[in-house]
Amino acid sequence: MAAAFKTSGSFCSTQQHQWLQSTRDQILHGSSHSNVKQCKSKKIKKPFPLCVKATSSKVELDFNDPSWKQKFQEDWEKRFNLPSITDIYDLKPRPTTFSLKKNRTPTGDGNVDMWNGYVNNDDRALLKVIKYSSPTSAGAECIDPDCSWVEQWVHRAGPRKEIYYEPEEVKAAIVTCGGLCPGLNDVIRQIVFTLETYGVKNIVGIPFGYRGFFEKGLKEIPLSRHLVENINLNGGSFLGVSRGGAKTSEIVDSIQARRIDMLFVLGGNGTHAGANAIHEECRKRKLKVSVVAVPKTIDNDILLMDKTFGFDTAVEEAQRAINSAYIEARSAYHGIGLVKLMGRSSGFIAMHASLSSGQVDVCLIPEVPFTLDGEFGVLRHLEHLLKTKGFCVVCVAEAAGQDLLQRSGATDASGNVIFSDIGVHMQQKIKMHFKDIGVPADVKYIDPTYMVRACRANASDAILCTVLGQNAVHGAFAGFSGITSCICNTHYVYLPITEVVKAPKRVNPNSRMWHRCLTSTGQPDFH
Ligand SMILES: Nc1ncnc2c1ncn2[C@@H]1O[C@H](COP(=O)(O)OP(=O)(O)OP(=O)(O)O)[C@@H](O)[C@H]1O
Ligand SMILES: O=P(O)(O)OC[C@H]1O[C@](O)(CO)[C@@H](O)[C@@H]1O
Ligand SMILES: [Mg+2]
Repeated sequence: MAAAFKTSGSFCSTQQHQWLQSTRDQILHGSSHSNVKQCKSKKIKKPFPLCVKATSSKVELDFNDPSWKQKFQEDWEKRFNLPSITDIYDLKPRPTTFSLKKNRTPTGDGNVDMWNGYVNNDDRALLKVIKYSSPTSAGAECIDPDCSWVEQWVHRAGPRKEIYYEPEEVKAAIVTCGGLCPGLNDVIRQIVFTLETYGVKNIVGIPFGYRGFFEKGLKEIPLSRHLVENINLNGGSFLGVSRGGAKTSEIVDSIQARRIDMLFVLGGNGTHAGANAIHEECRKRKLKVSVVAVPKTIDNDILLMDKTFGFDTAVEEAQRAINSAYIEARSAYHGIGLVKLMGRSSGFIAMHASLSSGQVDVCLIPEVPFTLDGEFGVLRHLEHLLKTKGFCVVCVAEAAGQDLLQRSGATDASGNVIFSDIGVHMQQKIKMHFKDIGVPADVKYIDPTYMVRACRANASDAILCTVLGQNAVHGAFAGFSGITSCICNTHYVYLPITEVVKAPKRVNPNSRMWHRCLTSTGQPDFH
C-alpha cells in the first residue's frame, strides 16, 4: 500500500502545505514502474524510454518498506535517462571530431584524450544539495514524511569522446520560438560556432519559429560563422520568432523533406513541449534526427533548472524601471511609484527585480494571494507608508491578483491566457482610494512591458548562452534527442524534456528567496 504523505501539520500553513504537496507531486510525478510501457517493435532495439509518459500517475511508494529509497532511485534513473538515437538504431559511434587541442603531443602514457576535456556518459551532477531535516524547513522539497535525503543524479552535459554523426554529412537547423528573450542571438551564434568546430558545413536557420517549417514563402537561412559573428551585439532574434501554429506532423514532414539531422530548438515551456512532440514523431517515423532544446524565457518558469537564459537580463532591465519609479515617488509629495512587470504565470521577475533594486515596499506576485481593500489590504498599507515615510514603491507581476479582475478569457496564438491588466487596475484603485479618504497621493505608473526583453543579453546571460549553446551541439553529436541543455545546481546538464514540461515553475512562497524579499520590502501579509 502506498503511504499517505503528511507534512507534520501544526507548523504548516495551508499555503505551505499546498506547496509541499505540489513539490512532492513534481518530484514523484510520472514515474511509476507500472507505467513504463514496453513499446516493442521488430525494427527497434530497445523499448522507448519516452513511453514513460509525463502524464502518467504518481509513484506508489510505501515508506515503511526499507527499500523505498532504492526503488525511488531506480525509478529516478529511468526518468532521467537521456533518450538517444541509439535506442532505435544499432549505431556504431566514431571518434569525435571535436578537439580542444589542435596540435596534440602524446604524453607517453598514451592517454591523449585527457587533454580534451571530454565528458563521460556516466558522469552525473546532483540536482539537490540541501538536506532538509523537516518538511517545515524553508523551501523544503520532500519525498517522504521525514524529508529523508535521497540522491537525485542527472546527466552531465559536454563533449563526448565518441559521436554518432559524420559531421560532413550533417544538416543542422536552428529555430527560435515563443516571445523574444535576451540571449537568443548568443545561443544561435554559439551553436553555429560549435557545429563548425565539429566540421558541419550545412547549417540553416528556420525563420519565425515553428511557423518557418510550414508557412509557404518562408525560406531557410544558410548560417555560417562569418554570418553570425556579430549577432550577439543586438537583442531580438536573428531568425525571428512566432507563437502558435505548431502542427507536429507538418513540422516533421518538413524536417524529412529538408533532410535535417539535428534540430536545435530555442524556447520556453510551450516550445519545449513542441520539441518533445517533434522528437517523438521522428522516433515514430524511425528518423535519425536529434532534437535538442535550449531553455529560453525571461519568465524563468521552467522546472528543475537554476534559471533560463534571458532571465538575468530581464531582471536587470526591470530594476531600472523600479529605480525610476522610486525617483519619481521620492521626489513627489506623497508619491506612489507603481511598476508592473512581465511574467506569464510566475513572479520570478517581480521578486528578483524587487530584491535587486532594494527600493520596493510592496511586491505582489501570482503565487501569493492578496486583497486590495479592507483592514489587511494593500491600500491600507500604502496609507501607512505615506504617513510614516512619505512615499512608497509597489511592484506587481502581470499575473498577480487576477482573482480581483474580470477574466478576459482571451488567449494568444499559442493558447496562453491573456491576463487582465492588474497594473492599470491598481493604478485606478489607488487613485480612487486616496481621493475617497481625502489624502493627496501622486501616483506614477510605469509599465516597461517589452523593454525588459527586447535588449541584448547582459554579461551573466551571455556566458550562460555560450555554455548552453555549445552543450546543445555536444548533446546532439552524442546522439541524444528529446533533451534540453541547462544549468542545475550550478552545473551544466542535460535533462529529458519530459521532466521539465510537467508544469510551469512558480515561486515557492515558503522559499528563502521569497522570505528574503519580504524582509527587504517589510510588507505584511495582505489577506
Ligand atoms: N503543448 C504543446 N505541444 C506542441 N507545441 C506547442 C505546445 N505548446 C506550445 N507549442 C508551440 O510552441 C511555440 C511556442 O510556445 P509559446 O508561445 O507558449 O512560447 P514559449 O515557448 O512558452 O515561450 P515564452 O516563454 O516566450 O512564452 C508555439 O509555436 C506553440 O504553438
Ligand atoms: O510577446 P507576447 O505574445 O506579447 O507575450 C508576452 C509574454 O511573453 C513573456 O514575455 C514570456 O513568456 C511573458 O512574460 C509575457 O506574458
Ligand atoms: Mg511559455
